[in-house]
Amino acid sequence: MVYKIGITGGIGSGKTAATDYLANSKQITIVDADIIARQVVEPGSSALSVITEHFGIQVLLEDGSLNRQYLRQLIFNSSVEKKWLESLLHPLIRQQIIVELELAISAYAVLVSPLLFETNQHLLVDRTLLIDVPETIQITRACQRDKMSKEQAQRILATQMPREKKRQKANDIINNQGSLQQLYAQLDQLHQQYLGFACHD
Ligand SMILES: Nc1ncnc2c1ncn2[C@@H]1O[C@H](COP(=O)(O)OP(=O)(O)OP(=O)(O)O)[C@@H](O)[C@H]1O
Repeated sequence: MVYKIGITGGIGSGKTAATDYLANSKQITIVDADIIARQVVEPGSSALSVITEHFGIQVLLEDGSLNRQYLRQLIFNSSVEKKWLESLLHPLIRQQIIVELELAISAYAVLVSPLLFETNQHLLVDRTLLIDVPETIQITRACQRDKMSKEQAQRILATQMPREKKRQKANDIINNQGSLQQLYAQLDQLHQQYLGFACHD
């Protein structure tokens, strides 16, 4: 079985920048929990049928796909509905993550997930890496990237595990306050370490 690294970090921390680099420069297989989370509710999926039955047809857009914004609002206003949705989706996402990690053929594989610790997905990997930046930088970068307001970014940040708790849980930490070149240099070092772990596993 391939050696597995779990990469996490809050909104705008640099997870995508890091995994794009590992995929493109080091040919590492990336399994993206966000992509899988979207795939499990695609039109025609059993999960989307169950969600539509539960919340009503208004949870769909005209083209039959999930109206994420509406659903986000529904669960934002009800912890019961949030729990219901999570208990439906998390096992499906987890199962697909396991399948994709098993199919990986690179030197080691990476699972990237904003909720790696929150959803216990860290138990699916051998080692964890936190991409860490102060919250002020997270908010600035997320706003620049998505043109979202500072308040929106702060609201998302408030739903995520506090930075300090993630720092305690992670095996490795990259400080991504500096330039992209500095991020890549830290990844180069860790990549060498991970190759070592992978071949001794
Ligand atoms: N070291 C850096 N210097 C400058 N810009 C950076 C750096 N790291 C990331 N960025 C930029 O910050 C923004 C957020 O980074 P990225 O999309 O990689 O974060 P993310 O952790 O994947 O975020 P999310 O969970 O919100 O999707 C992007 O526009 C990215 O290009």
